[in-house]
Amino acid sequence: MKGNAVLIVEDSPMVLKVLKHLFETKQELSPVFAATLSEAELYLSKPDTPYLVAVVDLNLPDAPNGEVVNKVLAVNVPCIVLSGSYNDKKREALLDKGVVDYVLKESRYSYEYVVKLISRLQKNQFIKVLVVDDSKSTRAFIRKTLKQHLYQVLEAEDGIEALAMLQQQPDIRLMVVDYNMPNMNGYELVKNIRHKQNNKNLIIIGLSAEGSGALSAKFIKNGANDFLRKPFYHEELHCRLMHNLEEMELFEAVKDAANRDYLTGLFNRRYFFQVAEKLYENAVEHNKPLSLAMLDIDHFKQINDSYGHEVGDYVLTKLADVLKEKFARFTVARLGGEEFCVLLSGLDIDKSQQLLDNFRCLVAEQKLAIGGIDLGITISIGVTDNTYSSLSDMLAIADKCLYRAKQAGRNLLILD
Ligand SMILES: Nc1nc2c(ncn2[C@@H]2O[C@H](COP(=O)(O)OP(=O)(O)OP(=O)(O)O)[C@@H](O)[C@H]2O)c(=O)[nH]1
Repeated sequence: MKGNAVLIVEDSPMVLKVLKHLFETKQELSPVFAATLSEAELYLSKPDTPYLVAVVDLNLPDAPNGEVVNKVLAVNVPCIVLSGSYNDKKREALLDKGVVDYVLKESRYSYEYVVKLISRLQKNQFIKVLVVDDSKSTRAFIRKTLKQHLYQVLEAEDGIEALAMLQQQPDIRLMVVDYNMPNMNGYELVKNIRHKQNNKNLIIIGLSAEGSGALSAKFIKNGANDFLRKPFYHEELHCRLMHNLEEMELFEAVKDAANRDYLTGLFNRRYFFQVAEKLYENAVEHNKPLSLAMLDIDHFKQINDSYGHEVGDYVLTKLADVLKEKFARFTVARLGGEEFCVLLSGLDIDKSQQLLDNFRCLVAEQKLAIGGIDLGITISIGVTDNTYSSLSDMLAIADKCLYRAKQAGRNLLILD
């Protein structure tokens, strides 16, 4: 992985000002700035900083003809070129040389595009792409093109090998699939992935040397997200990949938001049941330990009444943050109001009880500082590790234990 350092080589104070401002909104990136080629060379010579990308101006005081590009590419750092003037030939030559993109310094939007592209490159490092083509040279060309944009690249010679790789590595997010292959062609492969295996969480780009529009339609009808005809220009492949990835990420963000409680970011009740049912069935089938805990803040109404709803919300989010941290391996949800639930799978009850009771003590000891007030809260917990006849039954019993903890004076854990 290349980390998050970005080298900007630019001598124009105006451009620097805009870029610095834009990078302030991207805390996950760490930019360094050089105004000349010699300054940039100093940065690039430091072996301890693997730059994610360099953004370079073609016209520098000590390098007026784009010399900086070769220096950056020579040390295997992806390069985005900023240019004051547009030239088709120069652009094509630079892209062929291996730069990620050639961006014209036109307006604020150009710089926003550069920062967006850098974020894309950062994310690409975690994206596995499987290239399926029987031609070794085509695979090599696509691999090189994808590597320029920092994707993790895997290769398969035909559909059968591709299916085996998908089985072994279910985290493959993207496939570039040729049509004409022995054993299983691209079209059969797409059909197999979409219809037989019902795998929808994968972007598939179809490829073919054959010119018929009917073939691209066939690819798309059977579930490919997009289609390219060979030979294609590398930039076209990148545009299509980026477009499809952005769409998928947006869809995943919407899906994730629908599964989470808006205030705390924990899973909501509906999604909790979806996940928990699977864990429950697995535990029952394989006789694995499973415990379920219901947690509730004591006298929470008093906090709202004394300090207001905003403080109440703050307490809920703080408690949720500690829950997320302490039970990161487990399934945690806000079931509603001041009621939380933790499903601990694979842990025997002694350990679960210990973990939960430690958490109860931690909450009781911690003071939440809000606007000068040191606010202390306690929680009550009900737990069961008996799977009974359904997950709902487990929840009802844990809830009864919680009620008993409240009756017994609160700040307690009661085990079924
Ligand atoms: N601030 C805030 N309050 C909430 C939210 N959801 C529910 N509540 C409040 O949570 C309180 C729950 O109060 P009760 O059910 O009476 O329980 P309690 O005061 O915690 O008392 P015990 O559970 O018996 O210890 C109510 O005052 C609700 O208005 C929320 O999202 N934000």
